[in-house]
Amino acid sequence: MNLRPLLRDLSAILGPEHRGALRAYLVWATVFGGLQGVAAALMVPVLRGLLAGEVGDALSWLAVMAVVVLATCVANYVQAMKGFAVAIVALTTMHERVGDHVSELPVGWFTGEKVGRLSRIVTSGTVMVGGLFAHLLTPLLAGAVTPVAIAAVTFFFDWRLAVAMLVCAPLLAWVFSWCARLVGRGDELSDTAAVSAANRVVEFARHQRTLRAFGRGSDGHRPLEDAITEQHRVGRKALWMAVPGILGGGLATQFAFTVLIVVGVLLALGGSVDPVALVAVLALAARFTGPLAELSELSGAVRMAHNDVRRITEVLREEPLPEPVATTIGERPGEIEFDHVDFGYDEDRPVLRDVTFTVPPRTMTALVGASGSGKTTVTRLIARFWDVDSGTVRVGGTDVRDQRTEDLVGQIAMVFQDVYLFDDTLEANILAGRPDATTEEVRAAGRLAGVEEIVGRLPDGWATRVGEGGTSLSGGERQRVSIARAIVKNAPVVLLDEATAALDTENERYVRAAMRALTERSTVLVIAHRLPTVVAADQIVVLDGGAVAQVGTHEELIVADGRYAAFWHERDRARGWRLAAG
Ligand SMILES: Nc1ncnc2c1ncn2[C@@H]1O[C@H](COP(=O)(O)OP(=O)(O)OP(=O)(O)O)[C@@H](O)[C@H]1O
Repeated sequence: MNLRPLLRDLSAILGPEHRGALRAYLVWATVFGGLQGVAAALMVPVLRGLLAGEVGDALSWLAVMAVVVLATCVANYVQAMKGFAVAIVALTTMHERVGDHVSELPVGWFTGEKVGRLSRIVTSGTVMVGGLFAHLLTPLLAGAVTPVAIAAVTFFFDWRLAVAMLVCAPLLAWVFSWCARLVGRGDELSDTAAVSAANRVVEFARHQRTLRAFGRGSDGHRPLEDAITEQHRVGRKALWMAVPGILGGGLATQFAFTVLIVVGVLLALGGSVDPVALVAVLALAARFTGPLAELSELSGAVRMAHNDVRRITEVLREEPLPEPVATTIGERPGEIEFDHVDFGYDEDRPVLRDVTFTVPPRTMTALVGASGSGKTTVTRLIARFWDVDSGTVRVGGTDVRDQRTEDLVGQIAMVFQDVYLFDDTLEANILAGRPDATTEEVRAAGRLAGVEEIVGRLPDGWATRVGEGGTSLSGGERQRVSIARAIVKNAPVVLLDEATAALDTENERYVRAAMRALTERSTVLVIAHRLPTVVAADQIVVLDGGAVAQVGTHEELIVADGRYAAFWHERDRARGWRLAAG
């Protein structure tokens, strides 16, 4: 079994600073395996001396054996301690390394499948890496090195037996590797099914409200049932694949043992080994195949562990968005500029085509267009959730790719439609916009966005917890908190996805006032769904099929008899456009 890929992956997980410790552990585990083999092989002269009645000779060999056994114990202790230390390092640094790495990956990486896998590797994967050092690697190395050492020492006592041992080795290696491959393939299959089932469980739990609204809360959720059935099917298949793997290793070891005994007996019958030595040889054959039997049992488990390790390193090898060493400071704070931007989430499906427009500082631009025309995508490119395929997106006069992530997001406040609030107090949720804001600033933002009015109604006031995702607030109230968060951030650029759902008059009033306040000090790009917002905008950008169809003010666009005017005149009958009057 080739251990090199596993060791390479483990080394990647530990990082360059701990590679020396891994190497030291491996050296000591190998030394331990070698000494164990030498100690076992020394049994031959000891037994031969004893059985032949040459006590003095036997005692001398016994003394040598005692020294080697002592050295074996020391090596075992050192390798165990080094393995333990490396396991601790792996456990403590792995979460950090994976966490730091994924935080630099493009947002597009976080698909449902990847998130499910990520959660699996940081839970069961971490435990497995710890266990790998504790229970698998040492017996595996010893299982491989000990028989080799036994064979090497046997050369000094009987070269024919040593040759028989060495002939068995490649056969055993091939069988073990075949068995491990079978077990590993089964494990890969069941892992994919397990990730899919775990994703469906999360979906089932998360979207209970929607499912119940359609009467599917208690009588099951078809995709979940299918995923669980598939997981059971694949689990059974993996088990059947593992059976020949497990049996094959054991059989091969027994075969090697039989070969050694037959060779020993033939040598004794031929008179080249005396019957006394034969007893020692048989004992050695048992010692030779013992570690191999263990190796065969472990090879499948190691392959499964390697699958887990590989999944972790695959995440660590994902390319992060390239970051500049330092941010180039732009000369036009607050300005947003799209310069001939082409972009698609998938290579073969363009979403934005040659998009060019500028949002001057401290003005409000309304982005309008049919569903799927690319409005949300425009805002995602400004925050550099993805990189453009060609062209340039500039914020503050500088290409977003020439700005460090923290500098770029520091300039931008985002208000999404599906507002997510943390399971914390109202005050803490607003403070999340700028953790060093003062209480007065939080309260002032809350007043402007209408959060103060919510606070007045709640028994615990500002200290009221909002529940996971903000579920104890209404949709309109959540949006008010999220706007307050953006106000307190005081960012030069605000990206706002206006609510499509009708807000009650009170929510509407607060949202409008807050938007006015935001426009006074920031550049606001709003995905507009409401006519008052569009009419009040300094500029309207009309997107059509991913391209800019028109740019202008409401009056200009009404006069220019184009896409916007057509919508305006036919808005009651328009289907794709989501502008709602009032
Ligand atoms: N993460 C994604 N991966 C692949 N394709 C996507 C992704 N997000 C959006 N798209 C596709 O990109 C196109 C533009 O989507 P976008 O969300 O930008 O449109 P939109 O104008 O904001 O639509 P809506 O008003 O319905 O929100 C759509 O065809 C959509 O299916």
